[in-house]
Amino acid sequence: MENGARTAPPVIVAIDGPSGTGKSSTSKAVAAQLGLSYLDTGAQYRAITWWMVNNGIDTTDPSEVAAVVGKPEIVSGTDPSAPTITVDGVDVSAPIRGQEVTSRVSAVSAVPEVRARITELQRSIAAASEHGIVVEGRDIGTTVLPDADLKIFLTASPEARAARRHGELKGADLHTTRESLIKRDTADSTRKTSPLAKAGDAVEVDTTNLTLQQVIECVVTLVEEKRAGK
Ligand SMILES: Nc1ncnc2c1ncn2[C@@H]1O[C@H](COP(=O)(O)OP(=O)(O)OP(=O)(O)O)[C@@H](O)[C@H]1O
Ligand SMILES: Nc1ccn([C@H]2C[C@H](O)[C@@H](COP(=O)(O)O)O2)c(=O)n1
Repeated sequence: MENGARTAPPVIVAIDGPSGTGKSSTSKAVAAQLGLSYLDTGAQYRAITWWMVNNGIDTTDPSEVAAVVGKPEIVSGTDPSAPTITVDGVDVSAPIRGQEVTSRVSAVSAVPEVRARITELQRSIAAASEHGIVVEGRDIGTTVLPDADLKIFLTASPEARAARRHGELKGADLHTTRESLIKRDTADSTRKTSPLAKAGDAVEVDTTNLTLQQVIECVVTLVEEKRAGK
């Protein structure tokens, strides 16, 4: 598979969808299987939010956030088997998953100056990928990479998504998990600048009743069909 990927032309795959639909798990596995790079754009928004929190920025004040947007240096490693994220050289892969960042990331990522900076970073990473890349997020197919070769929009019922997250967050209450997931999706899909949305030319995959392996196989097939010109 690796060798096949090396001779194939680079392919850009955009995978969007709400929280807990399986974007990260699917994107990493598809990229690894096809010898492509992988970019978790949510991690970048989480990283800039982590920096704001650590530096005492009022994340509810868009002008305060906008004023410092250029300060942190965010670096994403794109190996799907070991993706990394650093801020000013510090590995933040663990703290960006914490409750504090999760509860503030929608507000920070809604600030237009934040989106402009992170979008530019994402485009430069995609352009530098030698063999192609799977980029996952909320606005990849609509805004970041509108010319992507393949666009996928993953969905799943709120119940399925809450159950998946609940399985990860030991001790969390299922109802609270479901409510916070819906709250974040609502904020992400109603913001003014590049909201979470399905691109008109995206293929929608409802993962509610699919195993992760089935979703991965479905997306790999779609990429291979695209490469074969079908
Ligand atoms: N089809 C599936 N069936 C069952 N569990 C799944 C499926 N897809 C993903 N999962 C599990 O659901 C959880 C969330 O998946 P993942 O982190 O990939 O979602 P996501 O869309 O990237 O979420 P977020 O946007 O919040 O980062 C993980 O524990 C993952 O293993
Ligand atoms: N392209 C993107 C990716 C992510 N975000 C914002 C919205 C999410 O709530 C947050 C965290 O993403 P996750 O780690 O849960 O995938 O980041 C965005 O606005 N655009």
